[in-house]
Amino acid sequence: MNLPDRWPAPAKLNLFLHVVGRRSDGYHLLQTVFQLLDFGDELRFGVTSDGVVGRAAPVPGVPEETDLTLRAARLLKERCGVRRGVRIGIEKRLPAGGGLGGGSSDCATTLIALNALWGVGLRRAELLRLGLELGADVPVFIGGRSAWAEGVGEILTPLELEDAWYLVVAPPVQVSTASVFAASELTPHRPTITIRAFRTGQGRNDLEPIVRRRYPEVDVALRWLAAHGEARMTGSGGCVYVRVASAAAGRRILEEAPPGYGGFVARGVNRHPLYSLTRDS
Ligand SMILES: C[C@@](CO)(OP(=O)(O)O)[C@H](O)COP(=O)(O)OP(=O)(O)OC[C@H]1O[C@@H](n2ccc(N)nc2=O)[C@H](O)[C@@H]1O
Ligand SMILES: Nc1ncnc2c1ncn2[C@@H]1O[C@H](COP(=O)(O)OP(=O)(O)O)[C@@H](O)[C@H]1O
Repeated sequence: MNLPDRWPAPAKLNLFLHVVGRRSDGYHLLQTVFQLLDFGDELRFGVTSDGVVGRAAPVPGVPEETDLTLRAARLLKERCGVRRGVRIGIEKRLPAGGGLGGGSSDCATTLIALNALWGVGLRRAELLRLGLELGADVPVFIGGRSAWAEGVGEILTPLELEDAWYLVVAPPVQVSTASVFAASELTPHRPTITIRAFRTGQGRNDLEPIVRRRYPEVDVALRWLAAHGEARMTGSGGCVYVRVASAAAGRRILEEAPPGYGGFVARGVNRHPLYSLTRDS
């Protein structure tokens, strides 16, 4: 099998996100659609014989103790009795805590890559279970398909979504997912919808009004993008996006971004670039 030298960790968008209930442990039950993008972080793995799992270099904005790639590598090593070690290098392009799933995607890519590089040989379903222990957003990246999701994001139904370009804007804020879900205004009782209803245009992001009120920078971005289409927030924010006709059209809009606002233009994809590296049986 030909393995890459640089391992992609793509971003996701939540095309809608409904909060439909609450589990006894406090986690909220969701309905959402995960759209994978052809843009994301990039990882490198240097396998060693010293048994140590560590970083190749510091990652700005991600302290070592919280880095999900290290936690993923240690979990795989421990559970599968791997003796070898690894140095992990991350080229971060996705803003941490932006609702683009960057940390979760880095984590999934680490599991997929080390499963191959260490010769562990776990199947997709086994990697999915390990991924879920590390975060609710990890399974979709291991499943490797854009998907309809329920539960806390782990009950996945692959979807073929329309070909589309997205302009993604990152306001200069970092939103805490925990504080958004803890907001007193959040009423987790929305009736569930069907995939067919989503396909006819139903669905919104229930967390968006909460984040807009608390982070004026997100409100500014949504009002600016609304002039160009149906602007929406992804996940618990703070990134927002709008569908655009082409990459060039998206870049033209991004040139008008207020000072301090970043962003990128990406294409929606139905498959993760590493999809074929994990076997189903
Ligand atoms: C909201 C979503 C939608 O895709 O995306 P992001 O904005 O993070 O990308 C995810 O469900 C985020 O999942 P994940 O990224 O694993 O969340 P965590 O950081 O572990 O969650 C931090 C805290 O938020 C609360 N939380 C999170 C997810 C959930 N379904 N219900 C919750 O109540 C919990 O209090 C949890 O301790
Ligand atoms: N490799 C990583 N890259 C980014 N964030 C990470 C990583 N590992 C752990 N994290 C932690 O995960 C949190 C959420 O990051 P991320 O998944 O990028 O955003 P979101 O969950 O909003 O989509 C960050 O605040 C950070 O502390």
